[in-house]
Amino acid sequence: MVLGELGTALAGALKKLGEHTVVDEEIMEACLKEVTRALLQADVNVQYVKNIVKRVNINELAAGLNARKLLEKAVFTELVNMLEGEGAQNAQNEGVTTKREKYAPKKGVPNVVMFVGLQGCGKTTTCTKYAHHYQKKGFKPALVCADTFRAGAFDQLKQNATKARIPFYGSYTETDPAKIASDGVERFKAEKNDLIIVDTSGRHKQESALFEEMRAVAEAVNPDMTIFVMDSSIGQAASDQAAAFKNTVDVGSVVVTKLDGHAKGGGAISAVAATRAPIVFIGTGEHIDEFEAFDAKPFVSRLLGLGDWTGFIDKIADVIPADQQPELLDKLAQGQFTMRILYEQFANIQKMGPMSAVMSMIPGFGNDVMPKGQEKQSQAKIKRMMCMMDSMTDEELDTTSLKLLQDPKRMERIGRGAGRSPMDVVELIEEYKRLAKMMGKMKGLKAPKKGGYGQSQALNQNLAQMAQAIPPGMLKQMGGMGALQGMMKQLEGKDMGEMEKMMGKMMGGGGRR
Ligand SMILES: Nc1nc2c(ncn2[C@@H]2O[C@H](COP(=O)(O)OP(=O)(O)OP(=O)(O)O)[C@@H](O)[C@H]2O)c(=O)[nH]1
Repeated sequence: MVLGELGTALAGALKKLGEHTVVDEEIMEACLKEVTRALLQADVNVQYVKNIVKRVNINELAAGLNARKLLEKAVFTELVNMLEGEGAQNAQNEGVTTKREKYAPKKGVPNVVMFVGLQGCGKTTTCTKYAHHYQKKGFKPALVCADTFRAGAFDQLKQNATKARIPFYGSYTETDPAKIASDGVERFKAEKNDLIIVDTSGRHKQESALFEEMRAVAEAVNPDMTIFVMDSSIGQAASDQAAAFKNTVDVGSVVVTKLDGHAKGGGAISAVAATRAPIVFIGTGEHIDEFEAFDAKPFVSRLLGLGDWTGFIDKIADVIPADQQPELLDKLAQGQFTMRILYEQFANIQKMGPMSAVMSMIPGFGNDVMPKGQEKQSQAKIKRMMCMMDSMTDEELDTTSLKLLQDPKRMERIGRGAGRSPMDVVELIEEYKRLAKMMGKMKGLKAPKKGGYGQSQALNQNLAQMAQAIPPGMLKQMGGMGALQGMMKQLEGKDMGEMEKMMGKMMGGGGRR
């Protein structure tokens, strides 16, 4: 069962519970059984599962508490405890219970980060994903390939690095990994790169040669952080592997990969949590963007289909340059939704990475709303439309006049320029019309100026208007007005501009399905 399926199973069991007007002990027991089965199938340690069952006090139901909320809270709390390492003592009979701070590189100083792990765990892929993640945050990363064990490792790193436009260092002739590592690190320090990532060799299994090599490379480059990369498919066995690596080099962080496709994801994450080495990122696919910072609460929230607004908003803030935000806001407030804006939003959506990952952050949008299969089609459709917009003139891009856009001669020319049929242009214009209509409902939305009146007050004033702008089906899926209000709360302290863009994204999201 992949982790997404675990989430769907848990959310399904909780939803079923919510359908009963009166929940008695029998119904609750049946639901608990379903939850337990789903967790055990995902290889979650049986002790944690028992704790969840213990936490649910069926007597509280008699006090009139909402059964779904009760169980939801118990599952949420126990899963978060499990992932944050609390309760590890119970589950693994280990003595340590203090939390460790998560490592994050600091800007402006050379941070050296070494990656270790078994062969095929996804180390090289993860190095590039890690570099790309921090590149987007303004770091100047560089990659060093100190893997002299696997033929082709340097070529793979070179290929990944080139694609992501990240400088790299390696050698086809030098056989000493420690020498390559120290030469590479020195070079990038001199070139003022502030995040120097060292990829080391892997082996099929934990063996002394691998550990010796890891120690030698660590000695040569003196890393600020050593990250252990682990394939989630090994499930609970992850505990022994993480411990073995931790005992050899000073592993300070863990990245768990391939959480998109393996039955034992839950087990792997819980087992690593029990070793007290913080999970900093998770890999959720082969693509460079399929990589997420790991934080227990939002992770569990998404797993249970409760969404993660904060992650969603951060993701949007990540891709929309701050200087574009006020301008876009002004245009939307004036009702000026043009093809150019649509184009820019499509480009932003593409930068956000896989749509299913983004959608899962929206409360109520499980994996079922944007199935993996459809994602490719949606992305292809966006590309097709952007391609047609590329053959539009400035006048066409900046107009709000449908008359101008629907001029048959223009439509034919646009289609021809992009190698598409006039029908495809019609489809683009229909999509634009649909979105422009929705955006029209955002017209006049109040954006509080900094130092102006209370932000949350303004947000509440806009609530009804926003609810109107969201297609009814989508609002229901989001959890209705209550969920919108909850979102408002989370947004306090955030910029109003982000909020509006988020709404725009959601509408765009609806249009691509
Ligand atoms: N589905 C999925 N595949 C992944 C993920 N991360 C890496 N992979 C794939 O796993 C395979 C092995 O990844 P590599 O990065 O080559 O592994 P490695 O650990 O560097 O291997 P060595 O260099 O031999 O030690 C590749 O096909 C990757 O595309 C992930 O999060 N999800």
